[in-house]
Amino acid sequence: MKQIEEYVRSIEDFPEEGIIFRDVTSVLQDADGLHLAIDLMQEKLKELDFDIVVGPESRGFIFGVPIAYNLHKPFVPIRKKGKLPCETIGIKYDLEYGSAELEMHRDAIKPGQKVVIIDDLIATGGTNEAMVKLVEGLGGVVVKAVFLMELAGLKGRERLKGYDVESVICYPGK
Ligand SMILES: O=P(O)(O)OC[C@H]1O[C@H](OP(=O)(O)OP(=O)(O)O)[C@H](O)[C@@H]1O
Ligand SMILES: Nc1ncnc2[nH]cnc12
Repeated sequence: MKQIEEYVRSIEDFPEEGIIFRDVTSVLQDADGLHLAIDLMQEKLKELDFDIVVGPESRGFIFGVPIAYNLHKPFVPIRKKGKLPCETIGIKYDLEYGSAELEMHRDAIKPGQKVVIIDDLIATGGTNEAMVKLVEGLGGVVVKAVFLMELAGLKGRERLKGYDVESVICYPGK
């Protein structure tokens, strides 16, 4: 059986020079890789008491939904600006390359609900920090964030001090 790290393909200088792109499609397109990724992420939630899984468009959906389904929890999508049809709250944030704006439906989380954030990767931590602000803006409590991959050299964790953050694969660089 292969290790999860072996399923990730790394592409240099994509989408910009100097970026090493950790490609999740190579994990997804292998049935064993897909199983292993979801099982290992889900393991990080063992015995955790929580109400909702939240994940960002688009790669966060890929892992968030099966984990929510397996654990019989609801899934709340955080989408890029302009995609959600009902009343939203939004936030602008910076990425490893570029900037973006995320939105969430206002009625998606009730005050006091315990939220787990799921995404494929934490780089600068900008996306995750933005998600935490959206969840907390609705009165939710972020009890954990789980990532398949972490680019530790970009110090995303430092933006999430005081939160429980875990990753399955940790790359020491960026
Ligand atoms: O820690 P950060 O520096 O914020 O970067 C991590 C985020 O960047 C990627 O998403 P991206 O915004 O590229 O969108 P995508 O999932 O639609 O490709 C990735 O899936 C994370 O959500
Ligand atoms: N280096 C990287 N590889 C894959 N996805 C990313 N999202 C932000 N930085 C990334």
